[in-house]
Amino acid sequence: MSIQVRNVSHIYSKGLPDEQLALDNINFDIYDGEVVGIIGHTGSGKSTLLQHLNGLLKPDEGTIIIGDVDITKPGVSMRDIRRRVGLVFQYPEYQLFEETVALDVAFGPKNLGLRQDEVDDRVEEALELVGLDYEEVKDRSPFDLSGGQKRRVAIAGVIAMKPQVLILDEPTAGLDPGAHKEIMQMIREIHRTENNIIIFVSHNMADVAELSDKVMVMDRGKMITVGTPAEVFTRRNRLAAIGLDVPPVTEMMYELKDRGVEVSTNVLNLKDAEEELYRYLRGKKAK
Ligand SMILES: Nc1ncnc2c1ncn2[C@@H]1O[C@H](COP(=O)(O)OP(=O)(O)OP(=O)(O)O)[C@@H](O)[C@H]1O
Repeated sequence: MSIQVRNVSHIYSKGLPDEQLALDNINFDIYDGEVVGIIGHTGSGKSTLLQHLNGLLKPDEGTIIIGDVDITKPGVSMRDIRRRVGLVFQYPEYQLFEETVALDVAFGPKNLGLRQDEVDDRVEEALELVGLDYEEVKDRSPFDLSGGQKRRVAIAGVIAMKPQVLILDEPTAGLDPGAHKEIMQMIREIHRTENNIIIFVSHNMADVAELSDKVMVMDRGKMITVGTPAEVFTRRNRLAAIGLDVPPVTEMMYELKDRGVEVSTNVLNLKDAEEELYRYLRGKKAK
C-alpha cells in the first residue's frame, strides 16, 4: 500500500474575486507503514491537503493514487475511499453524538455494512487500542468523559473501520500535557499494532521529530521540503525563513554549536541530546 500524489492543485472560489490557490502543484510519495508529519503555518494548505487524501475535496488538477486506486477519477465510490483512508478532524470530540461510547464507535463500521457481531468485535478492539477499558466505558455517555478520553473515543470510531491510511489533523491540539503525552503514546501503539500509514499534522516540532519517518513542510500552498526529521530540522534557517521552529532539543544543539562546542546538530532524540550535553559539561569541568 502506497500513496502517490502528482501535480495536485486546488483553488477555492475558482473564478471569483476571492479566488485562493490553496494547493499549488503538490507532489510526493508515501510508502507502506510510514509515519508522516506535516508542518506549516496556519493557512499553508495542510487541512486542504488532508481532505484531498480521503476524497472530501477533489483537486482542480493532478492525481492521487492510494494503493491501486486513483481516487481522483470520476465514479470512485466514497465508501471505497473511506474503507482505505480514515480522517480524524481537528477537535474530533465535537462530532460525538450517540448516547453511548459503544454506539458512537460502532457508527463507522456499521456504515461499512459489516455484520453486527463483527461491528461489536471492532468496537471492543478499537477502544482497547486507544487505551480505554471497553467494559468500563462502553455504556457511558461520551459527554461524561474527560477531554482526552472523548478524543480517544472519536479516534476509536475511525480506527474501528480499519483504515490502511490513518490521517490525524492536529491530534494533540488543546490538550493538557498529560493527555498530550497519552495521545502520542496512543498513536505509537496504533502504528505498532496496525502497521498502517499514519499521516498527522502538528505544530509541535518535538512530536513531529519523535514520531515521523518523513516530514513534509508546507508554505503558502506549496510543498517546500520533504525528508527525514534529521534532514528537515537541520535546515534551521530555511524553516526560520517561513516562521517555523526546530524541536527544542535541536535548538539546544544549535545554541551549543553557536558557542563553539562541537556537537551534532541533527540530534533529535532527547536522550542523545542529553548525552551530548553531559559530554560537553564533563569536558568543561575537566579543563
Ligand atoms: N472553504 C474554504 N473556502 C475558501 N478558502 C479556504 C477554505 N478553506 C481554506 N481556505 C483557504 O485556503 C488556504 C489553506 O487553508 P488550510 O485550512 O488548508 O490551511 P492549514 O495549513 O490547514 O491552516 P491551519 O493550520 O490553520 O489549519 C488558506 O488561505 C485558507 O484561507
